[in-house]
Amino acid sequence: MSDPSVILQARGLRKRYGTQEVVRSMDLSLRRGEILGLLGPNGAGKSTTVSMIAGLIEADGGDCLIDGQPVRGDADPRKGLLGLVPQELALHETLSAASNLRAFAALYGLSGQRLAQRVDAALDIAGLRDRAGDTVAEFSGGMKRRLHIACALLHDPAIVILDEPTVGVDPQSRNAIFEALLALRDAGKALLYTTHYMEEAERLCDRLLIVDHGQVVASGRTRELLDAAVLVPTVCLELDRAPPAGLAEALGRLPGVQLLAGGERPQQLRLELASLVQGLPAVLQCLAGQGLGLQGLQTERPSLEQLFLSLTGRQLRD
Ligand SMILES: Nc1ncnc2c1ncn2[C@@H]1O[C@H](COP(=O)(O)OP(=O)(O)OP(=O)(O)O)[C@@H](O)[C@H]1O
Repeated sequence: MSDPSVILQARGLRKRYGTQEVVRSMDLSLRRGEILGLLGPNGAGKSTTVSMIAGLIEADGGDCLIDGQPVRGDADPRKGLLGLVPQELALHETLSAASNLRAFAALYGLSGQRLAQRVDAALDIAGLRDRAGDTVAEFSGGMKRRLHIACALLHDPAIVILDEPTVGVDPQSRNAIFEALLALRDAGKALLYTTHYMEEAERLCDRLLIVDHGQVVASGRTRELLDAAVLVPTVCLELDRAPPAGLAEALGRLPGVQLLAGGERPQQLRLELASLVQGLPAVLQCLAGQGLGLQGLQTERPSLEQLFLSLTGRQLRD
């Protein structure tokens, strides 16, 4: 018997453009009250997958089920349970936030009191109630993104599909978006969320499908995937001057220490340390031995590349 908590299922979705198999055979199950992340690099096939699920792109194969029943075309009433937040903004710049929401609400067939209620709720979700009458052209990128997301929620969908909704968003708006999405999850909505940011996946998603080349390469509960992965800490050191010629060699001789490229300035060093506790004192001692002072030290979050390598044994891009 099918799991009644699963509201959306995709089975064997496939899509090819010319000779390129963009989505190879995608299976996923999304439950009520969870955020499922599709995490993968640019071009992995995330947008194509969610666009097929939302019915924007026709699949070459496979099917989608909502509440255990296959979705049959755009006229299927179960499609009304879906809300899609596409990557591209679709707002009328010359209209106010409220007018944009009213226009979208009318498209969803809302009218009268229900329309007014849902527009108010959407303004709250977007955190834009006090800017309801202002023209969208005056909004920051983050405010536009928040309004864009709210437009997809007007018909109060049970399933919300978000395709990289924080692209170009300032940290404050990003936090506001995260809070709003977590509140939707806690209210029992099912969210499918695509991203290429590890940090977002970690903070937001209950479960993850890690995708590359149109396929799922690892999946599981976010916490368990991260715990299972051997994620080597990276530290960025800010020296008081550019390092002398022999420093790289001296650091390279330390066990479990690897010098990485990518410091923004000559006096910055990026190092991978197999163990922070053992590696860091050895590095600091080595710097002191060369008469170098330290002006700053930061640890970097593990990257998607590291997670991918650890879980699959492969580089992100072969
Ligand atoms: N309409 C199209 N015609 C031809 N190729 C396409 C089309 N749409 C997508 N592709 C290709 O399919 C692959 C997957 O694209 P897709 O947008 O699904 O990836 P993604 O994981 O969402 O990446 P991004 O985060 O960059 O959007 C890419 O190589 C892309 O160039």
